[in-house]
Amino acid sequence: MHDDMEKVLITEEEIQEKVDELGKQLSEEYKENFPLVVGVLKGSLPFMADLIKRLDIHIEYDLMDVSSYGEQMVSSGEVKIVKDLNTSVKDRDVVIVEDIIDSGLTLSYLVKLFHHRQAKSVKIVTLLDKPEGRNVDLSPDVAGFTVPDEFVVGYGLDYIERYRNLPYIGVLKPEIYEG
Ligand SMILES: O=P(O)(O)OC[C@H]1O[C@H](OP(=O)(O)OP(=O)(O)O)[C@H](O)[C@@H]1O
Ligand code: HPA
Ligand SMILES: [Mg+2]
Repeated sequence: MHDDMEKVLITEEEIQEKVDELGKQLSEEYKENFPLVVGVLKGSLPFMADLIKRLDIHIEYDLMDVSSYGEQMVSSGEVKIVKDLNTSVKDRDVVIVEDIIDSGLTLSYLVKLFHHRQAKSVKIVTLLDKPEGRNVDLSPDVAGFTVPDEFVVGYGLDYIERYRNLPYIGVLKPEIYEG
């Protein structure tokens, strides 16, 4: 475990087992649809990379970069598109892949945007769900784990851009935030 970490909430093995299970579930659900799988940068990158390798069906994938936290630990409330998709979502079955749903603002923005762009269907797959963080009414269609109302890092999730590369999810020691 990294020195800055207070505790590990979800181990690498638990994540990989869950990704396997979600991959099987989505492969079954979307085998006839040629879905467009949309990874939301930067946080979803490790989950997205692992998940798409577990889909044994035809898919197309694309990436979108949106940001609402900047360097803060609470959402700014404003979702910014840093990089848009290169692919049209019109008439497509879209699967949005996220690392976490916290306030729900990022996902509610993206779901509305893709409906506005006339996607045929939009589903949300998130590795982590933090229901106590919610500011808007939104639930994922598929969630890997529920996490408590704590700031978590690792496996794509950052604190001031650090810790995204860790293969597990954990909580930092309080002095890391204070210092
Ligand atoms: O439900 P919400 O409160 O909107 O929070 C979830 C979003 O916030 C984080 O992204 P962030 O904006 O920090 O960008 P990043 O992925 O580049 O770290 C995370 O990766 C989700 O996309
Ligand atoms: O708990 C979190 N950790 C890291 N990034 C986040 N973005 C929303 N919630 C979180
Ligand atoms: Mg972030």
